[in-house]
Amino acid sequence: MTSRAGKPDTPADIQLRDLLDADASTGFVMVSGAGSGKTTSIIKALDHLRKTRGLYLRQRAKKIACITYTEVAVGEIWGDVGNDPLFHVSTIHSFLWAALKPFQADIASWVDRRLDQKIADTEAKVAAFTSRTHDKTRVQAAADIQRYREQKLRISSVDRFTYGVGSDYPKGILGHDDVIRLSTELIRTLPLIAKVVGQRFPFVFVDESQDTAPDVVEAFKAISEELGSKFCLGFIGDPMQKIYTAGAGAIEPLAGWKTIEKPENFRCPVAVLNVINNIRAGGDGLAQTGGKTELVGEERQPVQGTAKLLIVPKDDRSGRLAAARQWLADRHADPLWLSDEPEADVKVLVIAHRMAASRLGFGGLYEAFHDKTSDGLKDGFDDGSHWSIQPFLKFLMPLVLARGTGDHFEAMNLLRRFAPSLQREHLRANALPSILKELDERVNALAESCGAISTVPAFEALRHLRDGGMFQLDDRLLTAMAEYDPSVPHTEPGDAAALQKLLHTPLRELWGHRTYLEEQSPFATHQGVKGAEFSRVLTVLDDEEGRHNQFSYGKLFGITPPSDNDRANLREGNETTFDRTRRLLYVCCSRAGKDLAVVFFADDPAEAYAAIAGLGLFPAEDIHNFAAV
Ligand SMILES: Nc1ncnc2c1ncn2[C@@H]1O[C@H](COP(=O)(O)OP(=O)(O)OP(=O)(O)O)[C@@H](O)[C@H]1O
Repeated sequence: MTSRAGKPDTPADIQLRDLLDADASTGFVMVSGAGSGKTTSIIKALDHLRKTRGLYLRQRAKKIACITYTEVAVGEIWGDVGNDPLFHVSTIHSFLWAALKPFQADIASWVDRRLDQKIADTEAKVAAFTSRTHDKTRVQAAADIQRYREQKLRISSVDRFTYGVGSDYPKGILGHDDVIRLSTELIRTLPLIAKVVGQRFPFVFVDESQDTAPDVVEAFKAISEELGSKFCLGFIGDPMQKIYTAGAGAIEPLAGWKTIEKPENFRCPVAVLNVINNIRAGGDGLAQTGGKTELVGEERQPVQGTAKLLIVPKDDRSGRLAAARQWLADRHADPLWLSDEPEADVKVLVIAHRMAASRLGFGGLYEAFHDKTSDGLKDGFDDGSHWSIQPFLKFLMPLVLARGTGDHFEAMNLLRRFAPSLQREHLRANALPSILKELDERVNALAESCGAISTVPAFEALRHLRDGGMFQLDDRLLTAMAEYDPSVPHTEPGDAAALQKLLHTPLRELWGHRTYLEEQSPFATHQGVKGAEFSRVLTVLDDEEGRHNQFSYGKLFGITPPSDNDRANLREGNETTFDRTRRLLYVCCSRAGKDLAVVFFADDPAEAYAAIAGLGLFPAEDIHNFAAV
């Protein structure tokens, strides 16, 4: 175990250890704010269990599961626990698949039911067609039903289902969404499965629990209810940092569970801690204590830091942003505010990717995915997880890069991992050398035509992947490709149009998007910085840029009046725009380990200044109206 396990104990760590030592414990919910060291607490708990129960669990081939949100976090925790196989550290998808994959017969019958459901859903859609329904839509629906029926016949010959990027039932591949859907359903409806999973993983910790899907939370609770004190389940999270609409938020403890509070903040200096406590005061009111300290001589002293709120007019956004950075550099005598180099540790947090998108050359693609599309599509695009862009991000671009640098090993790895033509079932019937030769030619063609400045439409690249058996495309993408017509530009809004627009998009835009996602620019989005920490944080608040009616800083600051919908939500106790915006602001501001600047783009800076100053979020002397400077 690394130094994290050796960090000083907080009262929460001691409480958690006592709970883990008590054989009658069934579960806990740990609620703790930003920078409170949640990961440290988890590592300490894992370390404790290894010492107290490691031998017992190992002898019985049982594991302690630690589930977290991103692959990066998984890697960090793995490093901290020294890759000890006593632990199963993974994202939720990988965990659920690892737990469920032994139940192949149940999975096969779930897939069969799922296809029945798809047929029924499409038939219901057909029944609702009117005389205005396009012929193309009718033909597509009929083809879908036919395809599902054929798939139903073919799945009986699947030997084994596996977990892949996009579902392809006849080939036995289940995608992310299906893995979650099937595992939560099977755990909840089949007590035997719940029992076996819980017996194999008698301790399960779920980090970032606020963004875990409610179905997943319910599935884990079902295991807890089935096994009682033979299973210990812990949710560790912060409801104030819930970012995804589909997240569970605060987790309701089951009877007998303990709630553990962790009020310290180790990350933020005094000035920033005051601001985030003020923001949170309007939410659940949790106030954090402590703050970042540093050794001065022999003594640990609080770090003061800075927190500024700059109100700027909405005219020239890029120019204003540059001016704000210049002002901060001068004001704090800190030229690093102007640097885009990673070492400067400056992060510019933009509400939506729009500003970054136009700067990095993927404005068109960004618009396509944000033009009256569903939250799932927007969020999936914004964090790169959407099935429609995964073939590029996970496969095509890494492959082109690997070929470009002559890294044959990596190129082969990618092909082995993703190319259906190299999968075992396919190989039996075909000669490997000829497949490899064809793949090699196809990779060369990709490398030549699909590089970072390529104007080739995404459709052509996908067709190349599909026809060459290089990557298993999601069914929904294949359907969209069947409808693609290069001579018909799409301007209408919505999800279906977004897919068509994607197919028309030149690859260079997808490369721009990748630069952004890979954090190769100083920009990041508010949503994308969960869990991260930077010395200098510049948070841009721009309602217009966001165009996301889920968030409104104008409303949060009392400048824009609430809509009828907001009022209704408030009355009915539903989640409101205010709640969501407050949480986002909290997440962003709490990333700062040294200096924080919030830049608010205002229609009327004087009016905004008066409204914001009255809220008391920032000390009056730290609020600056740039229009008046
Ligand atoms: N017990 C501790 N004593 C001293 N420092 C600590 C302790 N626990 C964590 N820290 C430090 O506090 C900082 C924040 O920790 P960490 O990122 O784990 O917090 P977190 O709760 O996951 O934050 P967030 O919810 O904001 O993502 C890190 O720099 C970490 O090294």
